Amino acid sequence: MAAIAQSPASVPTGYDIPTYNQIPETSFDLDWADLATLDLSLFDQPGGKEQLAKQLFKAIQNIGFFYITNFGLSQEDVDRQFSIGKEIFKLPIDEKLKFRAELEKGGYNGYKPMGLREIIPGVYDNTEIYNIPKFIPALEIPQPGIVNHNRPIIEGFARHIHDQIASKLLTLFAIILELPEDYFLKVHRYEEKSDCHLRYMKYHQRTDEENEKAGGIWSKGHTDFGSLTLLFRQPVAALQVRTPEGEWKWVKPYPGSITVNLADSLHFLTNGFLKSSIHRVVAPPPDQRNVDRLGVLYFVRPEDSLELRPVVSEVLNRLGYDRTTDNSAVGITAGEWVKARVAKGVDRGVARSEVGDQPIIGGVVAKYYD
Ligand SMILES: O=C(O)CCC(=O)C(=O)O
Ligand SMILES: [Fe+2]
Repeated sequence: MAAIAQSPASVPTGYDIPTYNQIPETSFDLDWADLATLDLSLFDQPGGKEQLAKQLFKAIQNIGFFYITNFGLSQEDVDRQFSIGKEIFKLPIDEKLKFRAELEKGGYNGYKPMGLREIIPGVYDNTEIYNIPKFIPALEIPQPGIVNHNRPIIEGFARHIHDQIASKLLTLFAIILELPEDYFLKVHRYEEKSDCHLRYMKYHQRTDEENEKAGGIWSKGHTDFGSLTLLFRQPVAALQVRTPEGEWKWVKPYPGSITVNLADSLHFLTNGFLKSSIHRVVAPPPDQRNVDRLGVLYFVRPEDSLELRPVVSEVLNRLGYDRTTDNSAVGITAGEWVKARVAKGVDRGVARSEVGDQPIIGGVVAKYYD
């Protein structure tokens, strides 16, 4: 009987997810960043966590970016998310605007139309964003039909990222700092309110004239706000990371990988030992300029109520990261930090075109670079 009740006629149509085809990688030999790759399948093997923690410790001395592989999602799982993102952005603008994020109030879940951020005076961004918060009652928001219809797939994907990927990485950071293994997990619980979110992004292709006018910049140099950012692999080269020497290096989109970067909260919690690296998005190489660049990202952030006070760790003491700097976030919570950064409108919100130090909250600044 159940089969009859679920006859095809009762299944809403129009929200099928088409197969997603990734374009070829660039044939240009760009100045790629040299980043480590962590094989997450080692995590559950005997001694694997410790081995990964050692590798990660070495990798992050220089730059807060690395790759992970074997993270428990198939290419099909990932491509399905790219396809959902593509379908969301295909909706008519009036439909998308019904779900517009309250950026001006420091909110960002929902839709961000393109053209709100001024990149240089007179040139606005080419990026549409759709952010989905954690699937917990306190954070339910109205969503377009395509999202509601595919909710089990989207929620399953987001929860896998939290439970099977972010949790492992947060455990490795605790091991590195010689803290109890669940130290960071206790302040990144899925069921608690936090600003973690899944993001679909579409950078609209630009003409050569437009690129020239914006100095090739699609998204200015910035740091991310939370703990970790996960960038699912897509083929269009455009992301660059700033080295400690101040050079911009391209981040290569390796098949089967996720690019991970550390963000502000971990930086604050460790007095800058875990580095929230500056990165930006620029015009792709010439053989990838004629496509829109779709992104699927996951932002991991601490629970809203966590004060961003540095942890007490022998490792930080030994390495000289035991002194809280002037620009620390003592007294500021993770939730306040994100809201302040979004509302100041200097990054993903309604941004202005300043570079350099931008005061955010409680005397703490965020740095912006061209
Ligand atoms: O699109 C990318 O590769 C990076 C995006 C990014 O930096 C961000 O959304 O914070
Ligand atoms: Fe970013």
